[in-house]
This record gives sequence, C-alpha cells and structure tokens, in this order.
Amino acid sequence: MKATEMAQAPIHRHEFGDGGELAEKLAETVAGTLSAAIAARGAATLAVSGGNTPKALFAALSSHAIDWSKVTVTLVDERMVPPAHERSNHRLASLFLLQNKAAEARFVPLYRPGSDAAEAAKSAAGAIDALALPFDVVILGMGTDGHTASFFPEGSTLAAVTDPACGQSVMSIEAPGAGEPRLTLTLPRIVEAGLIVLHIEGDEKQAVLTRALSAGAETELPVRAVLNKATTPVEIYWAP
Ligand SMILES: O=C(O)[C@H](O)[C@@H](O)[C@H](O)[C@H](O)COP(=O)(O)O
Repeated sequence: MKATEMAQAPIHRHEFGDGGELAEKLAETVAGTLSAAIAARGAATLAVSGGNTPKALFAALSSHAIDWSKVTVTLVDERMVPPAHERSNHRLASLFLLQNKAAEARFVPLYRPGSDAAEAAKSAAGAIDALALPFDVVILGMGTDGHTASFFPEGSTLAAVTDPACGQSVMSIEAPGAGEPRLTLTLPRIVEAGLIVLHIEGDEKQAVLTRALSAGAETELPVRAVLNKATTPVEIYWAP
C-alpha cells in the first residue's frame, strides 16, 4: 500500500470552547491514565512536547494529586540548547509541568552538554531505552507546517525518524524550520504509546490537520506519519 494510501489509525476528536477548558479536561485524562499505569505496574511514563500550546495543560496537570514519585517524565523532542536557554523544552517542562505535586516526578532530559547532536541522540536513546516502554502517554503538538515532534518537512533525517521500523529511539534532525539542531523521539516510540494525544489550538492548525487527514505525502505534512501508522487511536484535542 502506498504511503499516501496508508490506512489511518482511528482518530478521536475532542473539541472545547477554549484552551482553559481543554487544559482541565486533558489534564484529567492524562492524570487518570498515569494513575491507572501506576496501579497496574507501580510506575508510569509520560513524554511531552514543547512549544507554547501545552503551557496551560502542564500547569493543570502539575496540580493533580497522583503519585508523581512513580512517574517518569521525558520530552518528545528537544532543541540542542542547554536547560537554562529560553528555547529549551527541558526549561519549559521544569517551569510549567514539574511544579506543585508534579515536582516529585523523575525527569529524563534529552539534551547532552558537550556532545554534537548525533552523539547526544545516541546517549539520549540509551536513556529512553532504559525506561519501561512503551510510553503510557505521549503528548504531541503540531506546527502550521505540519511537523510534530521534530518531524519537520525537509528534515535531514525525516525518512529515518518517521520509519516505523526505526531502530533508534532518539535521533538528531536538522531542518529549515527547526532553528537549532533537534533531538526527537522516533516514530516507533510515539505510535506504540498507550495514549497518543495530538494537542492543537486555533483555526490555522485545525485547517492543517484537515489537510493532513486527507491523502498526501508524509514528507509534505509529517504529522501524517503518526496519523497513518499509530496502532492505538490518536486522541485529537482542539480549542479555538
Ligand atoms: O519543540 C517543539 O517545538 C515542539 O515539540 C514542537 O513539535 C511543537 O509541538 C510544535 O512546534 C507546536 O508548537 P506551538 O505549541 O508553540 O505552536
């Protein structure tokens, strides 16, 4: 079957009146999923994306009274900057998610100081592979160029990072729209997650998603790689 004709995973849409309502409801769902994992096996794993959209969600989630000491949090992707840098997703997670009750969580960074992006990716892949995979929850965002994670159009390693058989859990990628070199979870680690959330807000992203849900090349709108190859439903959360 050609990639453009790949059958899509089930898509469940959740629409809300505004970002605040979405944040509250999604935080409840994520907290409940993490709690269930803790009850089932004594631990839970969560991978979150960066950017501006998830800030309200992170704040809402950080106040949920689950046993955060049993939760490992990591990043779906990271810019190759140190944690103190304003563009760091580690910094974003520390400021908005790893606060309040969620301050008890264990955090696994992707960035490695003193390494180039490829070396950092290999080291980060080792840290991810040491976790109890598959992730219980993966929260994705999307850019208006149709990227998710760091699966950017024209990305230097786009074919590899979106290969469902990719053998490395984290890879480096560079792309015209990405800014710094990036470290990203690869497709297998995302599509195998127990709960896959695509959290987008605004009409422009809604229009990009509509295009992505129609037939087309994954290289054009790389979010298609997740939509086409996820084996569990993709839960789309949207607010104006
Ligand atoms: O590091 C990143 O930039 C993110 O992981 C990225 O994939 C993000 O989810 C989108 O770029 C949307 O970002 P906004 O929420 O800021 O639009």
